[in-house]
Amino acid sequence: MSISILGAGAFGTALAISLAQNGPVTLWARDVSAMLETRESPRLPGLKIPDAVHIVSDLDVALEADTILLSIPMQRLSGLMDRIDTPLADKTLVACCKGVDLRTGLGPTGILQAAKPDASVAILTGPSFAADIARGLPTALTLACAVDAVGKRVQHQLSTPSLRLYRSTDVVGAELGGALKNVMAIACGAAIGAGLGDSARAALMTRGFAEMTRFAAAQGARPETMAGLSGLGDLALTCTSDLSRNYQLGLALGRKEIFDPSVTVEGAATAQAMDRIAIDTGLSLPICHAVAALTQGRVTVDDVMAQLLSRPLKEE
Ligand SMILES: NC(=O)C1=CN([C@@H]2O[C@H](COP(=O)(O)OP(=O)(O)OC[C@H]3O[C@@H](n4cnc5c(N)ncnc54)[C@H](OP(=O)(O)O)[C@@H]3O)[C@@H](O)[C@H]2O)C=CC1
Ligand SMILES: O=C(CO)COP(=O)(O)O
Repeated sequence: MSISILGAGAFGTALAISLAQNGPVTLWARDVSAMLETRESPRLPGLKIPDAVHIVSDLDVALEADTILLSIPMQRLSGLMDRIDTPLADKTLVACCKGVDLRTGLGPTGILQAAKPDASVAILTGPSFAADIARGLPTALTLACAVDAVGKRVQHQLSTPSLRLYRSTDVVGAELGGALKNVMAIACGAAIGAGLGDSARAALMTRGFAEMTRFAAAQGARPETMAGLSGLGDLALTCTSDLSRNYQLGLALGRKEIFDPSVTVEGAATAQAMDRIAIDTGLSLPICHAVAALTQGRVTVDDVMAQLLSRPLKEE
C-alpha cells in the first residue's frame, strides 16, 4: 500500500522522513525546486529528506497513492480539496491538521468527507513536534477512523519504530482535542508572557480542559478521548513548551511584542470559529471567546484575565 503526503511544511516533511524508514513515500508541495536541490524543507531546516522520499509538484502523481495524508494549515484545506477533481473513492484520506474551518465550522475530516464523500477518512493527531518526529525521537499519536478495519490498516501503515500510533473510532473527539488545545496554548502563553505566573497557567490548562471536554461531549465525543493523547496529551505539550507556535503567539501577545504573521498558528482562527459555534449553539466557551477577542486585537491580556476572573463563582 503506497503513501503520499500533501504539504511539505514542518509536519508533512517530518512524517515523510519518519515513514521513509518503512518504504518509499511521495511528498507533494506546490514548489519543490529548492527542496529537490537541498533535500530539506525550508519549514524544517537542518533535517535531511532521505532518498526514499519522492518529492513531487505534480498533484496527480501524489494522488495515485492508496493512503493520502493532508498536512497543510487547516484554513487552506478546503481550498486544496477544491483543486482535486480526481475521484478518490478507493483511497484513504488522513487529515494531519488541527483546527476548525472558519467558513464552515467543520473539522478536518468533515472538510475531506464533504469534498470526497466516497473516500475513507481518518485523522492523525496528538502530541508531537515535527522536529522530534523527524529526528526519530519517541512519539505517540492517535489515529482515529470511524471504520475500525480501515483504522487498523492505516495504524500499521503509519507506525514506525519511533512513531507509535494508538487507534480510536472517536473521530470527533480526536479532532476536537487537536483543534481546541491550540486555543488553550495561546491563552497559556499570554498568561506567562504577561507575567501572571505558573499557577495562572495551571488554572487555564485545567479550565481549558474542562471547556474542551464539555464542548466535545456536546458534539458526541467520548470523554476518554479527551483524556488521551489527542486531548490532554497535546494540551500538556502545547501549553508548556516554548517550541509551540501557538504558545509563542500567546507569549508575544502577553509581552505586547510583534509576532511574525507568516508562522502557522492554528489556534487563532479556531478560536474565532469556536466563538461563532458558541453563539450558534448557546454553549459557554469562555476561554475560546477570550482568545478570539485577544488574537483579533479587540482586548488586552489584562481585560481578558479580568473578564475570566469576574465570572460568577460556581461548582467545579
Ligand atoms: N509543526 C508541527 O510540529 C505539527 C503540526 N501539525 C499540524 O500540521 C498542519 C500543518 O502545519 P505545519 O506543517 O507545521 O505548517 P508549516 O507552516 O510548517 O507548513 C505549511 C505548509 O503548507 C503549505 N501550504 C499552505 N497553503 C497551501 C495550499 N493552499 N496548498 C498547498 N500547500 C499549502 C505551505 O506551502 P508553502 O510553503 O508553499 O506556502 C507549507 O509547506 C497544521 O494543522 C498543524 O497544526 C500537527 C502536529 C505537529
Ligand atoms: O500540534 C503541535 C504539537 O502537537 C504543534 O504545535 P504548534 O502548532 O503550536 O507548534
